[in-house]
Amino acid sequence: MKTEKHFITADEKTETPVIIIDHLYKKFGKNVVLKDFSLTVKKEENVVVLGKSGSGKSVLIKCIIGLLKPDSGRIEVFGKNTPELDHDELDKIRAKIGFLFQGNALYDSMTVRENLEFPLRRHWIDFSQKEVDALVIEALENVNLAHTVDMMPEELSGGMLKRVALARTMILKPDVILYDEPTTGLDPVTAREIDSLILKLQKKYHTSSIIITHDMNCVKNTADRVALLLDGKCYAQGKYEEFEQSADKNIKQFFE
Ligand SMILES: Nc1ncnc2c1ncn2[C@@H]1O[C@H](COP(=O)(O)OP(=O)(O)OP(=O)(O)O)[C@@H](O)[C@H]1O
Repeated sequence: MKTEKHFITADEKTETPVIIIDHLYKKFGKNVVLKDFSLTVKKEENVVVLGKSGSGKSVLIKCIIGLLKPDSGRIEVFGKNTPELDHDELDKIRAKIGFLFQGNALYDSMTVRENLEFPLRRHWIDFSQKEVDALVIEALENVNLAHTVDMMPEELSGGMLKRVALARTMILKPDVILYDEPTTGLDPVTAREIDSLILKLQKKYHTSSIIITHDMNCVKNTADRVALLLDGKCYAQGKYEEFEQSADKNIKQFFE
């Protein structure tokens, strides 16, 4: 396992980084949430960010997609420092980043089809109706829910809603997906289905992901690498097995 003291090994440097978070600081008043946080996510890699409630995981994600401006530090996504980008440039980057919200963020008054069409229209990409229809069906087939295309969200179970939300996240075939607690509130069987979908989509579309979760089964199933956010820093990072076997008390508490 690596600590922040020896972050990037020679071996890692040879692989393409998609996201580089470098010495990031973010505070709200006197509350310093991110304090010299650094993390790199490589192509086709799933990195799980573990951290206690209130440790700053959501703040980190919001900084990555430009919803919050860090006080200092760099966040390079596809080679661009996102905190420095103007609105239009940020919008272009965001079109390549999918975000799966914890609460799914589907529109209750829209059908599944309309919910899935939404990102296609929002990012001002000129698709014909035929292309839109094909993308909607492809996205739903990826999550085995093509039959729900004309249903309303209220007709779907919690697990189905999560899968529809994932289909919507994937519809623009993003290079990066940020998952905020993807399995929280789901029963164990449905949660494991979501884990499998995360892996399936990673392989099919070669996506890189940051996954925020407290669900250690989700960590075990999806993480290529785990990073622990503690006291505003990347306290430790390594393979799931290294975390599981660690004697460090700050790490052990996630397995109790
Ligand atoms: N917009 C904001 N203004 C002021 N403080 C904020 C804001 N957003 C987050 N914070 C503070 O930043 C800290 C980290 O919050 P954050 O939501 O990132 O935690 P988290 O690790 O995602 O927690 P959880 O696992 O409970 O979702 C908290 O102390 C929170 O109060």
